Amino acid sequence: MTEHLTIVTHPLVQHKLTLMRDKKASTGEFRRLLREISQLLAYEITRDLELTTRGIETPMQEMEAPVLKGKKLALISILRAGNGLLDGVLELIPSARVGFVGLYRDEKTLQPVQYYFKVPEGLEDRHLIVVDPMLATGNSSVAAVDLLKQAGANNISFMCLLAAPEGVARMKEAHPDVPIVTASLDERLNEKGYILPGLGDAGDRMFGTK
Ligand SMILES: O=P(O)(O)OC[C@H]1O[C@H](OP(=O)(O)OP(=O)(O)O)[C@H](O)[C@@H]1O
Ligand SMILES: O=c1cc[nH]c(=O)[nH]1
Ligand SMILES: [Mg+2]
Repeated sequence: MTEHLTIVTHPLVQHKLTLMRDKKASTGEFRRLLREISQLLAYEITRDLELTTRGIETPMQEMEAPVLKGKKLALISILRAGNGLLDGVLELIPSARVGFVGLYRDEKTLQPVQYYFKVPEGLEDRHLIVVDPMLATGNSSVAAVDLLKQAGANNISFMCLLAAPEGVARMKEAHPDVPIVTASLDERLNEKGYILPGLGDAGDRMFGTK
């Protein structure tokens, strides 16, 4: 993937995203749609995975058929909302290792507060796909990528549902080597750091906590 930002404009993604943005969507609908979109975003973020071939026999003849090269993948969820993307991607890549970075945004300072960090061993040899539905100021995702790089990672992609221009710029400045895949580049942040038009607080909508 050479582009720093890829917006997945596929009609199914855009339709489902609109249903999610609607404040009338129930917690259950929101969660189901996020899971469905996560698989469509995964299709895009994994398009450069390396292939090799394996000899198999179809009912008709032998062939050398493509299979994933098996370069080690790890999915990293930024808690809590990242888990809404994680499950769907894991269904597509069931053998992936999984790590968690626990961060919440201080409502006043908009700075991330870390409360958890648990990742698979050997990060230096893995391709990491970091998932979090919201890239707002970018403070959380930049902090998560900082922590992962400090732990040895050097091959990281970032998947989100919505990105604000401010967050994309911040990530590009801090981590120009980390490509971003998103369903939408929204307009801007409001004075409280929420994405506009956005969809509100992803974690609260997904888990019904507000
Ligand atoms: O780009 P930023 O300005 O840092 O904002 C984005 C972060 O905010 C949300 O998490 P939140 O702090 O609400 O935690 P939660 O997932 O537990 O709800 C979201 O899931 C991101 O992690
Ligand atoms: O709009 C926003 C910004 C940060 N986190 C969210 O969940 N939503
Ligand atoms: Mg939240």
